[in-house]
Amino acid sequence: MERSEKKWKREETREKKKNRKVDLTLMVGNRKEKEKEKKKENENEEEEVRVASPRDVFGVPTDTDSTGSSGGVSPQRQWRAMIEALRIKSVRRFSTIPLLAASYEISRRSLRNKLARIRPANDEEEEDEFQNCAILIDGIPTKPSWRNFSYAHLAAATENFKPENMIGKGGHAEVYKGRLPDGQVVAVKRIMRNDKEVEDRAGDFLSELGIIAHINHPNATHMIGFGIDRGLFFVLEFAPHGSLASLLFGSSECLEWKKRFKVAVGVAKGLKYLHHDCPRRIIHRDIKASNILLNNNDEAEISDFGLAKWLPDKWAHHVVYPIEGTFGYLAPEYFMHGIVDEKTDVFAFGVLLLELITGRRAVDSHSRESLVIWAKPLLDAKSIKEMADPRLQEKYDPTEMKHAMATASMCIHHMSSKRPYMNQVLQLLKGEEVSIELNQNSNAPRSLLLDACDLEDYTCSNYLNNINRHKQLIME
Ligand SMILES: Nc1ncnc2c1ncn2[C@@H]1O[C@H](COP(=O)(O)OP(=O)(O)OP(=O)(O)O)[C@@H](O)[C@H]1O
Repeated sequence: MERSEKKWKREETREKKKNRKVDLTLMVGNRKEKEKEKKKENENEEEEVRVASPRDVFGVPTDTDSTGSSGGVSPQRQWRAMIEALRIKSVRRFSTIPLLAASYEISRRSLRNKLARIRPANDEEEEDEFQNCAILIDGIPTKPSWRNFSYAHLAAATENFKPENMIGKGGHAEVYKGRLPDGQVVAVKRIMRNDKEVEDRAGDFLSELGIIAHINHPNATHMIGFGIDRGLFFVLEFAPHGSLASLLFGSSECLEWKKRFKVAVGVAKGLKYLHHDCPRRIIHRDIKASNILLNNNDEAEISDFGLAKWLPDKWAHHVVYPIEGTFGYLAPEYFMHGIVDEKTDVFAFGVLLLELITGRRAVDSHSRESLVIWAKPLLDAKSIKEMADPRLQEKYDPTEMKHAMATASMCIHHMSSKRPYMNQVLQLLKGEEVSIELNQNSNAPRSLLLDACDLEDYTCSNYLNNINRHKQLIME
């Protein structure tokens, strides 16, 4: 125990030293320039990020609103501030990982290239020119499809953000149903002002934009465009059935088992894509029922990439602080030590499976009891009848239910190395056998920190103590 703690400390110190080096190499070159810019920006500091268009910086034609207003602040400066914010934010976000500089540069360059070729909304005369202009995403020529919406267009689509059109609200955003002039129904996600600095908000926005734009899978949300004029907006494909949380917990109708199992398989496919098949490995970090949307065909779509992180192949994990996410879905190594890798999402997926099986929330709203704690003994005893949602009235396929329970049980294992990867989860849901012993990513070196976590005498009961301790901290 003592030895493993020493190992962690040694590794943490080593990582901190490396990060300091990375930060310095990135910062020093531009320090003087940045100081000058900062001075100028402070003179014009605004509460809201108002950006007219990227034309001047990136040579993209403008889609101005009827007022053409940019709040009197030069669009060049605003764009520079946003890109700069992304840079600073990226350094901060990924600063615990040595390869940061390279990966950050790649994402920033590709984001800038993508932004430079965005098709302006409603700008039909420009259409031909943009149709001929292919962008390279990971070396593959791709037809640009995002649209840059002006505030006027978004206000028109949502009837001036009419309260009746609000379809959802999370911790960071309000989401409105809207209709574009061509009749397409969309979801407009408006990032709310919160206690964050304006440049942090812009950095978070660009980070989320960079990740959503990278993703292309039927089980992940699809972005139509964005808005950076008088606020920060994502324009997303509208999911007509809303979130899994509203269907499972907020409706008097019982969500039938067939649909629940389809959602489970859909989310598993989406996560497998993010972890294994996407050009870059992405960890979502906030898998939960309110972030799973259901489209026209009741197909699940993973949404809300606000906390998502890139994880380069050669890195075993990130160590992050502060711990963000949703209580009830957090893996023990994450909430205890800030360790983030694929298994963080696998744990959250296990909790989501438990919600689908039982119809109970990850944390009971009255007793505040954790679903994981409630379910563990029943999973061990394989008590299907006691676990299954009573509202289903035993109308479920017993084989699927058995596979779902077995999969959930493995996903919520307190030791991350004993949890399956998402490609194995898909096999488990089909009832196939999977070997979980020493389950680790063969490309990434296993880190001392994770080894130490697993070496720790981490029994199920001290896991339960930890989760309870965490619960108390949250509720204090
Ligand atoms: N494309 C969409 N179609 C339909 N409804 C949506 C869509 N996107 C979001 N919503 C609704 O809005 C809610 C809030 O959205 P979202 O989770 O993206 O906001 P957030 O502030 O980032 O949330 P969080 O608190 O998890 O950070 C969702 O739970 C869902 O009900």
